[in-house]
Amino acid sequence: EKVELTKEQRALVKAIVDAYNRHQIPQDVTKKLLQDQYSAEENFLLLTEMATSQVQVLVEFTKNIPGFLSLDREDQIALLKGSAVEAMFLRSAQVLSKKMPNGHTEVLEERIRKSGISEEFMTPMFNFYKSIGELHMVQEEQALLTSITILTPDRPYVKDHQAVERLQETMLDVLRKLCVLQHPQEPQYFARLLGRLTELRTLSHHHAEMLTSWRMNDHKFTPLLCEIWDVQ
Ligand SMILES: CC(C)c1onc(-c2c(Cl)cccc2Cl)c1COc1ccc2c(ccn2Cc2cccc(C(=O)O)c2)c1
Repeated sequence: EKVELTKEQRALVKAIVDAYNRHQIPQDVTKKLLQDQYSAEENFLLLTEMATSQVQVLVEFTKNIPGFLSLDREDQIALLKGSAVEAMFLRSAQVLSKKMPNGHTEVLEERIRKSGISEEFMTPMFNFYKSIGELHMVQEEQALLTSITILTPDRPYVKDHQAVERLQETMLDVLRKLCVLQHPQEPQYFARLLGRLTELRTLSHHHAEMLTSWRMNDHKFTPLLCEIWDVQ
């Protein structure tokens, strides 16, 4: 039967894509990627600044997900804390694979490779970046996949599981239809997208160990990152 989005679903996609495009890391932050020198210390500081900026962008985007602000306040915090790393891996993958302007991508990749992350985490991280790049997601799919990641009901400390599940299911229904419309020759495309969410969980576990090893080498994070990642 013919797959098409309802009026409500089209409005939902528009709201999410507008929010996704409106919230980008400011140019002055990304511009720094090209300027400063290349020591592991300098790279860590730059990435810390970008991560902090990315969290601020993420909070603004999340507030614009239809229905999010109607959730229980404490659940909103639990969802943000529980999904921040995954949303940032997704965002960094989307940014790195879409080839940022004037060589940012190579520089950014280089700085991540030389920021004190051990090889055992570097390989899965860049495999993930490659697998996201191969999907050639359109912005609707990127924005919806990020919303679905944020609206994961089984994060720690979420009380009203059902309310989050209802919101996530609404997003999943729209994404499934969009995938059929956008990739008619690839019936498995939607399943492939969801497979990336599983990979994100693994990366999130690796990230906890990355944080520990940075902290053991006496690296400092910003107050916002300490709060969202429960460190220090
Ligand atoms: C604290 C810091 C060292 C850190 O800890 N874990 C990670 C970390 C790492 Cl090392 C990888 C993935 C996720 C995290 Cl949290 C990081 C570095 O975090 C980031 C955060 C965002 C990143 C990057 C790289 C790219 N982006 C996204 C990006 C870049 C430029 C523009 C825009 C935009 O939205 O316009 C977005 C790194």
